[in-house]
Amino acid sequence: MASDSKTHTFEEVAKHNQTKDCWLIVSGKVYDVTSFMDDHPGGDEVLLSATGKDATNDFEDVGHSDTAREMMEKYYIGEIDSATVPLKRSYIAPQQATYNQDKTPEFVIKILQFLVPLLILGLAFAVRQYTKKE
Ligand code: HEM
Repeated sequence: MASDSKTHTFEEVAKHNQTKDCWLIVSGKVYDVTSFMDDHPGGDEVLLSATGKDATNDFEDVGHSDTAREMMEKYYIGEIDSATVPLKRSYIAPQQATYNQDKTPEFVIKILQFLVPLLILGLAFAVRQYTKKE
């Protein structure tokens, strides 16, 4: 395991995403946790799922103990070049749809679909009343 404080690019770190070759980015630091995969109390799957991204939130969300934080030093292999880390995608709300003139016919059709049966019913009723008198 390399122990020199090297600066790694995100692309380079992201390549190490296997059980037998696993690197993590936590708080701007890069860790080679390959030798820790079998011993990690949270399992190797979670460590694998934390590769290829900034795993800081994942790591902090678990609420790791001070012991865990001390253990990390053992796996430290360098810093991450923060400029190479892709920005998190943030949700951008779609623009409120403005009133669309093209939708007017649709609205008219809906009204007609409701009114036409009523008109037929009214007509039938009127005819019936008329024929009754005769
Ligand atoms: C070098 C990095 C890491 C080290 C040295 C480490 C170490 C540890 C240790 C010692 C524990 C036992 C509980 C404690 O003392 O806090 C633990 C638990 C755990 N870790 Fe990590 N961990 C690392 C990274 C991660 C990452 C990136 C995740 C991603 C989510 C993770 C998820 C978990 C989970 C889910 C548990 C189990 C918590 C529980 O069941 O109570 N760990 N880890």
